[in-house]
Amino acid sequence: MKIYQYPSQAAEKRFKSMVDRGVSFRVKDVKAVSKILEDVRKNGDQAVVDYSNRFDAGGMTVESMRVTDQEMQDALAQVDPEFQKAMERSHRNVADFHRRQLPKSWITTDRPGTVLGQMIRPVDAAGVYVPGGQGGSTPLVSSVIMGGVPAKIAGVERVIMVTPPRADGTVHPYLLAAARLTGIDEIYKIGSAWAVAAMAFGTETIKAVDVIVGPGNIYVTIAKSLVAGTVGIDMIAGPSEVLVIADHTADPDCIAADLLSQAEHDPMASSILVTTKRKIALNAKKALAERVAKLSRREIAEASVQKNCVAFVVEDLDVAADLSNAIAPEHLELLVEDPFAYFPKIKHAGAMFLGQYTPEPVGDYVAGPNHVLPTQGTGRFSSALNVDNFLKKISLLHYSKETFDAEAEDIIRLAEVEGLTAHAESVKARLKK
Ligand SMILES: NC(=O)c1ccc[n+]([C@@H]2O[C@H](COP(=O)([O-])OP(=O)(O)OC[C@H]3O[C@@H](n4cnc5c(N)ncnc54)[C@H](O)[C@@H]3O)[C@@H](O)[C@H]2O)c1
Ligand SMILES: N[C@H](CO)Cc1c[nH]c[nH+]1
Ligand SMILES: [Zn+2]
Repeated sequence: MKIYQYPSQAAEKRFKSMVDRGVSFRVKDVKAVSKILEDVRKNGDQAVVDYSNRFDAGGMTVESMRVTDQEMQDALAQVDPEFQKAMERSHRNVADFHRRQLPKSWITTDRPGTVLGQMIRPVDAAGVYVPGGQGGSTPLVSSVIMGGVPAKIAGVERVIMVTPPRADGTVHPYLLAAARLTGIDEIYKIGSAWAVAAMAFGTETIKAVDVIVGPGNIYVTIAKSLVAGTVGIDMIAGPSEVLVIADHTADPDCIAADLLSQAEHDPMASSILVTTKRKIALNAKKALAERVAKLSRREIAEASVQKNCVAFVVEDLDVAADLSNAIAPEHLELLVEDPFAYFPKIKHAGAMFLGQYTPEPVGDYVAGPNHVLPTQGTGRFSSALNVDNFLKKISLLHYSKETFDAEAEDIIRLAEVEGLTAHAESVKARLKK
């Protein structure tokens, strides 16, 4: 972790490189993914199976793509009761939180002679992508809950899940148990761009969905961005990020632990410390070196720390808020004396974690808010995965004859200025009646 005094020329140069905008993909990857999408669109199930057999476990057939009831029963029999209990707490809290997000339909008759409103309706079908997790060794159980729960709370009737098979062709039993708990209706043992294509375009076996959510690797992310428009997507999610704002009250060892909690996700993950005390940065750096050596995903975390872990020592907490707002981090931890007095200064972040006992993993697993969050500065304009991703607002309009007559001239004038005489005629035709 490199420590910078901010402001300084070196710090500003480094900071600028961190807030440079733009999500970019390599042309070579975009071409490869486009080819996969076209292939699945044209050849359906067979293309999905062929790609799956080429890249993942072999031996998949069209008939074996879908997880059967027997496979589900076998998986449930392997679930540790303590794990089940933890998952149930997570599910309960995530469901409670997302239930509060539900918007209400509304109708108004305030303007005489009109009935106007907005009717909220869920999409018919949604697809949740669950990453393979290093060939199944790190099953992202929490991502099943985070993707599936808001869809079900929104009222989506058909929620499907896709995830790459492990080397033996199966799905990790804990992912299946999480899918059962979440109420997922269909599960397919397929991943990557071909799974996204199957969900977007539909195949004989996998009926198309309307919205696709969930994180994945670069091929999944490119595929989602290419099918956006054909279907709704939640976001283009990049590598994990955490920014910790720490004052004199923060514990450097906890800071180091929190920075590493995101660094272990991805070699490209970024972990940033902004502190008012140089000593805190120095001690956090020392703790980081000790802690990283003990991690199970040490190589990933080390690569991330090497490339994307920095500390800025600032004059006061106002400067810290300015830096954080410019970055709009996915996760923002406020390890300051009075986080409740401080948080109103924050304008942009995916999620804010307030105080010593709310480290980022609390939000990854049990608190309730969604852990699929905007990255790469997109928190400036977008939000966590939520029930709105699965809902549409249908406008409702009704005019009485009197109100129609009273406003007709204005409609005709506006239509004629736009050169749209058929629009004007549609109004004039009724004026005569
Ligand atoms: N932002 C978030 O909320 C969040 C959360 C969890 C994970 N993630 C990210 O999701 C990703 C998960 O990756 P993963 O590997 O665990 O699972 P994944 O399912 O996203 O990727 C594995 C799939 O990609 C396929 N693949 C491999 N090489 C390919 C190629 N050349 N062309 C096409 N497909 C190919 C594999 O065959 C497999 O099907 C990581 O980058 C992680 O950082 C993000
Ligand atoms: N922190 C990740 C999102 O950036 C989500 C996750 C899943 N499991 C653990 N963490
Ligand atoms: Zn995490």
